[in-house]
Amino acid sequence: MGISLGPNQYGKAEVRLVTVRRTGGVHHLRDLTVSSALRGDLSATHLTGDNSAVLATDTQKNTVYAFAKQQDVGEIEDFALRLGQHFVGTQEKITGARITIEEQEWDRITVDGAPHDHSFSRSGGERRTTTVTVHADRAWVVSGVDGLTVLKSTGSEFHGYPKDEYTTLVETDDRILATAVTARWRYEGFTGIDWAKSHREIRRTLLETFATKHSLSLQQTLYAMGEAVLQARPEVAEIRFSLPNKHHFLVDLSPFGLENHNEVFYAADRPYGLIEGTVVRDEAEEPGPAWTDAVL
Ligand SMILES: O=c1[nH]c(=O)c2[nH]c(=O)[nH]c2[nH]1
Repeated sequence: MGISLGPNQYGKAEVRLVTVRRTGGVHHLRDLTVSSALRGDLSATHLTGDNSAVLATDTQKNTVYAFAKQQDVGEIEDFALRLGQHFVGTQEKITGARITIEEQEWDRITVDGAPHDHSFSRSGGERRTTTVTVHADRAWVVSGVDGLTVLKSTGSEFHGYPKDEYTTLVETDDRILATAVTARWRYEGFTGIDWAKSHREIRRTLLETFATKHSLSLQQTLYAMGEAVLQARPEVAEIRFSLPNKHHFLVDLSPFGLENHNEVFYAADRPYGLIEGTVVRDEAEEPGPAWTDAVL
């Protein structure tokens, strides 16, 4: 009976990093969660416990903090590239690194109409994300958003679906459509891209398309958002979505002798429809490992 070690990686997950940069009396806050995963010839530690190739996950964590001190973190994509290239470049047996970073935004608190120098409030549940995979001198960048929660109170219909003996859903030509967008897009190349602008413009395109596309299904809205991003952003090869359909059900007010003209809803939190899909540019280059192994 032959048994052997299959694919493996190891690293430190979810290193919580907060930095404060000062320009005069004004503080600038960054709030990141950084995960590293290293790959290479790690058979010795698995088979015999020989750790000579194992850069400790504790050291990986320390590297995140030291790098944050030595150079301004900058865009999360650049920080992830620096970390990944460092691990691959300095550890002989480490041939690949995957760095995932989530960024939580903080808003400056307004006091007497003016932005405060050093006090912040957490802005919503939305996070900006990136996963950078480094292999030798190549790199693949997949960035995205998590928890971009949106709702439109009209401009959404759902009808024409099959009816069988278990169907109770009533067709509608006017409903609330709500979702929390998780999107991941992969970039062509990893140099010369303005990460901040790309993220800002993709986010804007997602929101504008959600708002303006008259929806006959969340699936149609998914495709429209992906198509709009690919049309607007040549640096993006492909975009993947996971969209929970946050159902808003009309409350039956007839027991109280009241009519409900799309005014009173019950916002159900589960179960939810889960609509997932990818929109791809036909001529896009082949996806790298950052995409094919990616977890959404
Ligand atoms: O946009 C929708 N897509 C579905 O597939 C679906 N299924 C469902 O019950 N409601 C909806 N809405």
